[in-house]
Amino acid sequence: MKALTLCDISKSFDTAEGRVEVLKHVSLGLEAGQSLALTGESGSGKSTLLHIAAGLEQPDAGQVRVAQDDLTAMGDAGRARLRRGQVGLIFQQFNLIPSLNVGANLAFQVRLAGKADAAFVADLAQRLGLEGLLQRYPEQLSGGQQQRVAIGRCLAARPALVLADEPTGNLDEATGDQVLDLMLHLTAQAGAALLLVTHSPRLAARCTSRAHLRAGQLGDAP
Ligand SMILES: Nc1ncnc2c1ncn2[C@@H]1O[C@H](COP(=O)(O)OP(=O)(O)OP(=O)(O)O)[C@@H](O)[C@H]1O
Repeated sequence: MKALTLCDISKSFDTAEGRVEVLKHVSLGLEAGQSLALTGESGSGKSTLLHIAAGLEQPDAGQVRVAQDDLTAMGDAGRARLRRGQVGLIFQQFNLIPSLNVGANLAFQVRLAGKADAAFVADLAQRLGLEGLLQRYPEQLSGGQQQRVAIGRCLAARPALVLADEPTGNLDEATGDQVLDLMLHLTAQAGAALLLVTHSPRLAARCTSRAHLRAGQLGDAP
C-alpha cells in the first residue's frame, strides 16, 4: 500500500528576484514499510517538498495523498487532523515545547494522536539515550540532545508516515548512524514509511530507495 503519493506537484515562490519555480511536475510514491532518501543541493526544494507532503504548504498544482486521503482536497482542519493521527514530522528546528520537560515533550504527540503506551515511550527514551534527561527542559539540552527528543517525540506516536528533514544533522557521525538505524528499524517494524531529507550520501545509502532533486525535478541520486 502507498503511504505517500505525490502526483504532478508544482510549486513556485515570488521572491525579490522574481518568481522561482521550485518544483516542476514532481511525482513520487512511497510504499508502507519503505524508506526514501531525498537528496539535492541546498535550495533545490527538499524542504518545500516535505512541507507539501505534510500538508503544511499547498502546491500550486498536483495532488498529495497520505495513504488514501487526498490532502489537497482537504481544508486546514482536515490536514491538521490527519497530521495529528498519522504523520510524524521532524524539522531542522526541533520545535520542542519550551515549557514542558523532556518526558512531557515525548508524551505530548502520543497524547495528541490518542495513543498511550508508557512502556514503548520509556523504551524509546532509553534507546535514544534520553533516560537521564527526562526532567530537563529543552533550553537545558545541547542541540544534539534536543534533536533526539524531537525524533523520540515523533516516533513515540508511531505515525504511519514519518517526514524527516535532516534529522541527524546535529549529531556526530556515530550517534547519527545509531539514531538513523533506530528510525529505520522502528518505522520498518511498524510498517510505516519514512521520507528522509539528507545531504549525506552515506545516510541515503541506508534507505530502501533514493531520489535526487535537481532543477525542480526528481531523478536518480548521483
Ligand atoms: N516561503 C518562501 N518564499 C519564497 N521563497 C521560498 C520560500 N520557501 C522556500 N523558498 C525558496 O525555494 C527554494 C527551495 O527552498 P527549500 O528550503 O525547499 O530548499 P532545500 O533544498 O530544503 O534547501 P536546504 O538544503 O538549504 O535546506 C529556495 O530558493 C528558497 O529560497
